[in-house]
Amino acid sequence: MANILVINGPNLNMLGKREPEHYGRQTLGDIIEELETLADDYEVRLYNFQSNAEHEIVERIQTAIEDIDFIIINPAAFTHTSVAIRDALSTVKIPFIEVHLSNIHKREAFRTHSYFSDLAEGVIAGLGPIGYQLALAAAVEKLK
Ligand SMILES: O=C(O)[C@@H]1C=C(O)[C@@H](O)[C@H](O)C1
Repeated sequence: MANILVINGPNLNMLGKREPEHYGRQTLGDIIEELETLADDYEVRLYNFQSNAEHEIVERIQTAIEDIDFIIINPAAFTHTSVAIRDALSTVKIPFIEVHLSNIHKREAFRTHSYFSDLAEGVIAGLGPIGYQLALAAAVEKLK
């Protein structure tokens, strides 16, 4: 059974309370609950991790080398800043899909650059929580 790790970055623990015009009103728990139902249907094992700390995300990616087949990551603000997380992904060489709830290309200029997109299998942005579900479907397809 494939192991898929979902990583969410800083401030995503505040979903539901945070700028609903950009991030909607679902909590991260709501989003993950929907993903877990889908994972059951796909017969894959889902692991979830959220942190506001860059080093914790780096370390979670490092340990993923032991048992994770695919990563779905919303690096949140670290999308635009983190060479460290980029380097961790390059080190473990686990395929990943980059997800953003909002369309980062329709927002402030600083959000239009990602340190991850050129390494990703694919990027989904602007579709809200469905973006995670689409990423899971794509991951399952790629792991066949
Ligand atoms: O759309 C999202 O999910 C991303 C989430 C964040 O927290 C922002 O810092 C990013 O710029 C966009």
